[in-house]
Amino acid sequence: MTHFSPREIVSELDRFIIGQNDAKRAVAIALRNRWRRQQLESPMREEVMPKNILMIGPTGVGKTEISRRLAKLAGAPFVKVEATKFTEVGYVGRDVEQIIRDLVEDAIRIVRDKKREAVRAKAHANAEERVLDALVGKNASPATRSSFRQKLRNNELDDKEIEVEVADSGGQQFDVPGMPGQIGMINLSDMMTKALGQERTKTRRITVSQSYEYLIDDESDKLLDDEELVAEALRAAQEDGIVFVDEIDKIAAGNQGMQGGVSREGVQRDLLPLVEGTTVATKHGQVKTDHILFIASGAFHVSKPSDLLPELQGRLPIRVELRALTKEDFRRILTETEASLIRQYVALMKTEGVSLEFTDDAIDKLADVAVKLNSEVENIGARRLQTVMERVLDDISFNAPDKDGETITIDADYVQSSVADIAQDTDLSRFIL
Ligand SMILES: Nc1ncnc2c1ncn2[C@@H]1O[C@H](COP(=O)(O)OP(=O)(O)OP(=O)(O)O)[C@@H](O)[C@H]1O
Repeated sequence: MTHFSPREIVSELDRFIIGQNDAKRAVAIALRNRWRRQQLESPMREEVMPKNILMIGPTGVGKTEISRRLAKLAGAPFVKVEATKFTEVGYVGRDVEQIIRDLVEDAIRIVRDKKREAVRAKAHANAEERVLDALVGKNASPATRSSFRQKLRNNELDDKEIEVEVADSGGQQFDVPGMPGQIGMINLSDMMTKALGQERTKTRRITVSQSYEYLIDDESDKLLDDEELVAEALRAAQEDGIVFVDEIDKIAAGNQGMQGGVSREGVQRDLLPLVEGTTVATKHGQVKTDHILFIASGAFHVSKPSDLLPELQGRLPIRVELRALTKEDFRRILTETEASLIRQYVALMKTEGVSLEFTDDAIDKLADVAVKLNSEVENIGARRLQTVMERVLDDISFNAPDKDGETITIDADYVQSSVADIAQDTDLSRFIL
């Protein structure tokens, strides 16, 4: 849990997301409130419920991105679901509980990574022993072993192939029909393994340098206490979890009742207990959903937030509007964000020895084309930048390996010739951009 103040949280989010200050403020307060709650003593602590958020805004303007970055910043378990998924044929009411199960899986991933980090040094040492076993055999003399160890540490054996045995984490999960949830979640291969009383492993033939990745993970897992890991993950899901429910507007009334599957209002009714606070059984244990932060989101072009069930409206008390992005926003998204597409492409080309440069007017043109396509073809928000950039960089990406040592400058003319002409033709753009 982060100790950042709301102002610090907003400024962290500013590194990745342009504008949308109201939404950033709202999530910053929500996160800080969690920290505040955790400073409280019982019983007050149990009384304070999260103030869930409803984000209203067109597609591709940063709703998911803000939530995902917030979760990352807080090291919080995160899942995103589309509310409409539960209206599909074949879904039944209790399927919404899968959201919480997925949240627990994400929590396990986060806690495992953190714990692996803590035992990394020891795991690295154990991994080295296993690489040596694979190289010289378990019975080699101490002198041989030590000379190989030296070579290994000098990276002289990096490309040598060895055979290593690692735990096989693959395994199919089956939800037994009619028994969704805890009892139904059966990992068949786990059962077989347990029945046979043996650890499932597989042998892989890989280079020494690649083997470290597997062996360190494998050795770390042996050093981890599974029970402790699961307990911590359940706590994290329960106390720090963030659930992002997209397309909530599509299950609001105002959109007609049944459509092939479960009625929209039915889905709202199924979601309600999760948001109000219930206990969900997962294969790892029970999770109380009372303190999970829910962020619901939708464009609300057709329906309005007041078309949602009153109980659900009441559970989403914080409303924030995200605005459509302008050309200036697109410019800033391309140039100012930390992992901007421009930075990503420059970094990717650098791996091929190519220096990629964009002139100012090229960026202007890119933003221009994106705005034009959004207004003429379909408004997909900042996602448009991805399709446009991909097209502009297509040739360069393909030929980069032959251009080692060169500098390539992309200017407005280049953008014009690679996309703007297609953009003139709306029908063509629908397919290509
Ligand atoms: N304001 C912004 N600043 C920087 N990048 C943005 C912004 N808005 C969107 N993006 C980028 O556009 C992509 C899509 O954004 P995002 O997933 O947040 O859309 P959304 O608003 O949640 O839409 P939807 O409801 O359709 O999922 C992401 O890659 C994101 O990085």
